[in-house]
Amino acid sequence: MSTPPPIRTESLTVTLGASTVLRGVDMTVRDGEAVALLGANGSGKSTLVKALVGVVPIRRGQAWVYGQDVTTRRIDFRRIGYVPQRVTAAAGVPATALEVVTSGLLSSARLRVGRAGRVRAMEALEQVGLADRAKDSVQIFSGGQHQRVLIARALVRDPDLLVLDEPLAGIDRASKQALAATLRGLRAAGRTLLVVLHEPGELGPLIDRAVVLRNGRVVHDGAPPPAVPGHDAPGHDHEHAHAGEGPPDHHVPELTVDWRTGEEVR
Ligand SMILES: Nc1ncnc2c1ncn2[C@@H]1O[C@H](COP(=O)(O)OP(=O)(O)OP(=O)(O)O)[C@@H](O)[C@H]1O
Repeated sequence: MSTPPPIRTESLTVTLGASTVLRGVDMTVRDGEAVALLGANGSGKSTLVKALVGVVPIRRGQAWVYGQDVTTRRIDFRRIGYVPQRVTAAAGVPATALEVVTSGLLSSARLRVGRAGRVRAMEALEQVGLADRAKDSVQIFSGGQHQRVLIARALVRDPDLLVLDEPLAGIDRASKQALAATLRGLRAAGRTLLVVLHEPGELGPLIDRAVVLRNGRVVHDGAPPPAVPGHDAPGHDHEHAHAGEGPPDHHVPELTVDWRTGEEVR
């Protein structure tokens, strides 16, 4: 019997308040893939990842993480690292980067972290290039450094699947590059990545496949936008290569929608 994929959804429908935010989403993320979730503001990207980690309820359809039905709330969170959108590691609490990362090892069944845990936390900080800042208070960190601390916190359990919601948003160029290097390393080590993005930017080269949402529906599932160096640089004219110019080794449908809006390209 084949092993279940890291993520699978079938006709996934989510209603929040009065609005139906996801409308029958079918998506699979296979082992070792790096998938970008793209689409305009409000298209439902964050809601989709929140549904996958059990933060928002599923109205209709189903979602499985490593074969586990997420509605049963028995997801094995040791296998998943999730970094939500735009949160800071500090939230007014005076903690060092090492303490924040170490807290990723805590659970209701594990309230103390021993020496091995602290070593593991240092390794996770090393992975995001912040080992030298381990003892610093996160209150003095930049937005990008916060993001890296939170990614280290997600990595400390050595998850097989990492779900990142807009990891590049509002962070400085050096942090973007450090993050891209971290994610390249994880992908090379066979980890699975699902990343919500506004712009492929620095992460473009490591994306295998793009899923584009529009109004809560999948309008493209296939070739990623072509990698354009410096795409998010100020003044970039947003010219893109056309269908057929994508990476040759991906047997996936060509991108026929604008990945920023989900609208069809004519
Ligand atoms: N708790 C909520 N109650 C009602 N509507 C909500 C709630 N959370 C999100 N929405 C709505 O759902 C839609 C999708 O939001 P979501 O955050 O998933 O979009 P997104 O594609 O991630 O957007 P962005 O790129 O701006 O982060 C939006 O119209 C939003 O206003």
